[in-house]
This record gives sequence, C-alpha cells and structure tokens, in this order.
Amino acid sequence: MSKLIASDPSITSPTTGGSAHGSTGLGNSSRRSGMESSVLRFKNVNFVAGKGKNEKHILRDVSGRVSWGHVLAIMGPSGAGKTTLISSLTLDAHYGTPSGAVTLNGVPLTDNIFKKHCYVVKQHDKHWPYLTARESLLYAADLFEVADKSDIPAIVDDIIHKMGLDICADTRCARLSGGQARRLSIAMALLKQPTLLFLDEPTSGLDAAAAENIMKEIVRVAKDERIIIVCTIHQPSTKVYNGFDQLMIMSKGREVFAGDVADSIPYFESIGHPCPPDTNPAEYFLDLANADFSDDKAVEYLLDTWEERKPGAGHSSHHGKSWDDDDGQEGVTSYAGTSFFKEMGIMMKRHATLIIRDPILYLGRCAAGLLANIFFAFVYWNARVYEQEQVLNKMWVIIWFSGVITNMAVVAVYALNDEFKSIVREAKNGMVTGFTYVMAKNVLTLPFILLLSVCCLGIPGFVIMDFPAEGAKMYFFLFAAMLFVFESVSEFFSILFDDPILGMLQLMNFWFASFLFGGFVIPLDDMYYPWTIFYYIMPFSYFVRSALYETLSHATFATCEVGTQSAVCIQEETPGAGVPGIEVLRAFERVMPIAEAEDNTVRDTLILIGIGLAFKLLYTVGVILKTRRVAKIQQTAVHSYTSSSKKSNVSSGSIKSKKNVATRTQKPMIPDVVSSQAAVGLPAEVYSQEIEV
Ligand SMILES: Nc1ncnc2c1ncn2[C@@H]1O[C@H](COP(=O)(O)OP(=O)(O)OP(=O)(O)O)[C@@H](O)[C@H]1O
Repeated sequence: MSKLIASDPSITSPTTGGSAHGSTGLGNSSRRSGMESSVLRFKNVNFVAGKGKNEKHILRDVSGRVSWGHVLAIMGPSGAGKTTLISSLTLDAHYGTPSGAVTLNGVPLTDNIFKKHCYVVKQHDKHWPYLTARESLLYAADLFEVADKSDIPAIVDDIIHKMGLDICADTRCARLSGGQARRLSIAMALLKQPTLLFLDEPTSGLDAAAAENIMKEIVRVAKDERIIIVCTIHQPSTKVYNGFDQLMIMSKGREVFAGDVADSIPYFESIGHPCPPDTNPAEYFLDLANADFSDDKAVEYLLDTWEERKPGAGHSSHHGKSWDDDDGQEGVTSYAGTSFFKEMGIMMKRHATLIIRDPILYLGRCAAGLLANIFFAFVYWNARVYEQEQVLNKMWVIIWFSGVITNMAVVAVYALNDEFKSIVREAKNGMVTGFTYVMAKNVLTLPFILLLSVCCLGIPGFVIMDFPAEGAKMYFFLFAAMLFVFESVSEFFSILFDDPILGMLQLMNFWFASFLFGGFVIPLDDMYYPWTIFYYIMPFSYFVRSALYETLSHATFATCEVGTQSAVCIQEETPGAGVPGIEVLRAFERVMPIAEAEDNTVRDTLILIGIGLAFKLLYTVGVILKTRRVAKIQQTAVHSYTSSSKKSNVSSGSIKSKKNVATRTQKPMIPDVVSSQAAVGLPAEVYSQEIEV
C-alpha cells in the first residue's frame, strides 16, 4: 500500500493555484487538504457527564474505523448517545468528560487538524439570516479558498443544483424552510471538501424524497471525493437505509451493531430477530434497540450479545481490517490557510452587507435613537431657551439623550450573541478566526458609532434644542465615545454567556449602576466611600460633566429677575448683554457638583475611549478563547505511528509522518499502543478490541 504524503502545501494548496473542485463543481478528486486516502479511527470512546453523585455515563466504549470513500451512518433511538458521540469525535463535548482515542490517519485529532481537515454540520442549522443561500455559499467558498475567484460562482451554482436549492438560491436564509436550511448546511460542508465530514441528522426536517436524494449525494460525494463521512440518522426509509454502506446502531450509549449494512439483517437473524418481510429494517432494528418503549432486559441482551460477538472481539478483525490497519494515508498534511488580510476583506464585505440589511442592530438603532431623542426634545420643549430657570432641565435633556440610546445597547447584546454563535461554528470548521471577526467588526462599527452620534444629537440637540454650534464638534465626539463604551460593554456581555438573556441583564445592571453613580442622582461627596469607585469607573459622570460644559459654556443666558425661583439666578452686569454661560455653569456647580466650569471635554472623551477599549480588550480575548474552545478527548490510548516503527513530526498546523516499512512488517500481534499519558510516563493500555465498521 502506497502511503505517500503530500507534505508540501504547494502541492495542493488552492492559494497556489490548485482548484479543489474543478470548474464544474464537485467531482474533482484533487483535494484541498492533499490527503487522498484517509482513515478515521475511534476507540473506546466514553463520555461521562456530571461529577460525583450526579455522574452519568453516556457513552461506553464505542469504537469504530471508517476509511475514505465510506459513509458511516449512526442510528439509534432518541437519547441513544448519537449526538454525544459526534460531539466527542468533533472535540465539542463540553459539559462532561470525553475519553478514548480518536485519530485521523494515525494522528490524534486536535483542534488545529479539525479546523483544517474536518467539518461538522450540527443538528440545528445556523445561517446568516440576511444573506441569501447563494451569498452564504459564495462567502464560504471565498473564505475556504476553494478555487480561483473566477471559478467560484460555477462551483457554487453546481452545488446549489446538486443540493436541490435552485428554487431558493436567492432567498434570504431567514426565510428558508427547515429542509432547505439543512441542505444549505450540507452544501457549505461539501464546499470545503474536508477529509472528514460529520453530519448530525442531515435528513431531519426533510421529506422522504429529499432525504433519499441527500443521502445519495452524501454517499456519492464520499466516494468521488474520497471523503470520510460520519452521520447520525433518525429512522431512515428503506431506500435511504439500503443506500448506506456502513452502519452503527446504538442504544444506551453502547453499540448494538456495527458493520456493513448488508451484514445487519443476517446478524439480527442470527441472534433470534429476523427482520419480517416488507418491513423497513431500520425501523425494525430501532424498535428492538429502543429501551424507552421495549423491554429493558431485551435491549441489555442485544448490547451484551454484540459485545461478545462483534467481529473485532478477540483481535480478529472485520474484513481483515483492524484499528491497527493503515490502509489510509499516514499523517495529516498541511496547507496554507487564507491570509489574514484576505480573510479580513471578505469578513468586512460580508458584515457591511449585514449591517445594511439587518434593521435591528445598526440602522434600526439609528432610527430609534433619532425618534427617542426627538421625543425628549419635545418633552423638554421649554428648556430650548437660554433662561437660567431652565438650567436643570437642560441637564436632564442631556442625560435622557444619552441615557435612552445607551440603554438600547441591550438589543445589541441579543443580536451579537446570536451572531457570535454563527462565528463559533464557522471558526470550528476553519472558515474564519475569532480575531479577524473582531477586527473586521471594529473597522465597520466605528463609522456606525459616529453615525449614531449624529442621529441622536443632530436634529434633536442642535436643531430642536438649539445647542450652541460652537460646542458641536466636541459634543459629537464625546457622545460617540459614550456610545463606544456601551457598544464595547454590549459586545463583552454578548459573548460572556451562552444565554443572551443573562448578557442583557448584565448590561442593564451596568447601565443602571452607571446612571446611579453618574454624579447627578447622588453627588460624589455624598456617596458612601466604597461606592465612589463606581463614579470613577462608570462612564456617565465623564459624559454628563463635559456635555454640560459644551451645552452651557458657549451660550449667553438671559438675565435672572430677582426673586425668580431658580437653581441658578445671576443678574447681567451690563443691561442687555445677558449672562455668559460659563458664569451660569459656575453657579450651577454649587447646586449640582457634577457640573464644572472648566473645559475637560478632551480628557473626558479620552477616559471614555479608555473604558471602551478595556471592555473591547476583554471582548477580544473572550472571542479568541471561545472560538478556540475544545473539549479535548482524554486520550486513554492511541495507537501510535509515533512508536518505534514510525516517527511523527509535529509542527504548528502540520503533522507529517514517515513510514518505516521494515519495522512495520515486524508489527506485533497486539498493537503497539502508546498514549499521550504513556508518553509522559504512564503505562500504555493494550486494546483488546478491534473492529472496523
Ligand atoms: N451534559 C449532559 N448531562 C446529563 N445528561 C446528558 C448530557 N448530555 C447528554 N445527556 C443525556 O445523554 C443521552 C444521550 O443524548 P444524545 O443527545 O447524545 O442522544 P441522541 O441519540 O443524539 O438523541 P436524539 O436522537 O434525540 O438527538 C440522553 O439521555 C441525554 O439526556
């Protein structure tokens, strides 16, 4: 068996001119990853959820081996552990402890290898609601660099046709039916041409004909493109069932059967469960394995019988193949990924489209800010004149103008939380990185923040409320800095929790604390000592102080008649000259200490930008960590090509191994097994089961 490895990225890297799909779309076996023949092996995969008394063993010693060109269909009743198995194999089984050995071409599966060579389509679809199906595929093709730019539209058209999406190609994803969204997810995966593809319930939501066609396409793609496909499936029709080549039936987290589909009927017959004629075998086997609705003892019998009889038990192997056989390529090749700037460019283009189309997150907020502030301007209509008895009302106009729009950042928490879930999926599949997402978003949201500032202040402040034009420039920047703080805070809370409601609550808390400690509800000197910290770290005090300065100091106020009931009442020195705003501000400072008759706008703007940057930094770190989050499988034992017979060379993003044929011919009967633990001195476990599915 030839085990050549294309270790030079230039051999297959699309960036160097290779076309992954050829001009007619899928159908060219020149694979992006450069791996022509691969094998996925998983051995004794276990998953334990919870700890101590609450510990629950969800997967027990599930093993399998799938080579390129084959589709392994995992079936089982609801709750059998199919999704948990897929999550464990895709390093996504958080909330528990996965263990076992999972290798691709003999190399333990890592996040880096996964991002480059694998793809997972999750059970629940997640697309960009404001992009059409075609646009989603075009952006994905660009990000995956599947071919030269000029070939991409033809490739996308081809895959749209093969997935039966022609009718909805130009429909926005938000309006796709469940089945169409499912097919779009599969199309995205096939576009990448991964070495290893996981599909969790690819046929859910599809009618029988669509399910049959999709499964046919999946089987065809696996063969033609030499992909390993592992999918879970619920109750397939007889036609779909017969279309699989390899099958694993699970129940209660264990195997009931694993092998060729053709062997399933004889196997069940041999253990006393002949499939009745004219019965869908899938349905029949699933009924047998369903512990919820059939006799639990009967299910236990099935599980134990398979444990004893399965072809791999006792070191013999199914079809002469075992965990240890290496008919696939050895090692995992490397290829040049999309460059940072190219990825940034594509992300920015995509996000610009989303900003324009998504009415909630951006333009909708501009409109809402404008309308809300026009409302407040009319509520405080009397405060538009520069009379001293209106000074207090002017302060409240300033506060409401900023208070309502910053409170609306709660909407951003919700929308960004949803957006981030899409990014996490794309990052998992190696389409984007968290860092480029943050950078692209920053570049695009900064102009939006300035626009929002103009929307909120322009007509309501400088037209209706007649704010002095002299202070306009600084006031816009100050306001934009305040919005920047809340945008950054909303970004941070949007990713802090999976549940957007928790993030929204935290933003409300932040806003409320900022309001309370802004220095206008309770003056700084009256705050009880430990609470004063909030006056300094929250944004409202900086904003209100400088906004008051920019609004009052440049104006001239009418003189105040003696005896007028007013917080501030200064008489003009020269009749008809009025009272300078700075004098009014100085007098107001004695009543409302947050006011200051000193120009601190630049300083306060910079402090606000600093607070915003601090949250931006937290957000960036959070995005990077969350998009790299991996539920590492605790490698109980890995058959190693790194043992004495083979040397493995692990470098960043590239794992290469060279075969030593001479030593391999002396392979011991029991596989030479080492583990990562063994590598650090723990005893290696020797496998006693070998099975090919
Ligand atoms: N973190 C967890 N804590 C406790 N129980 C869990 C956890 N994750 C999964 N389970 C349980 O493990 C079992 C297997 O769940 P899993 O989602 O893998 O089943 P499934 O075969 O994919 O089911 P379905 O076909 O309905 O999607 C279920 O009983 C589920 O309730």
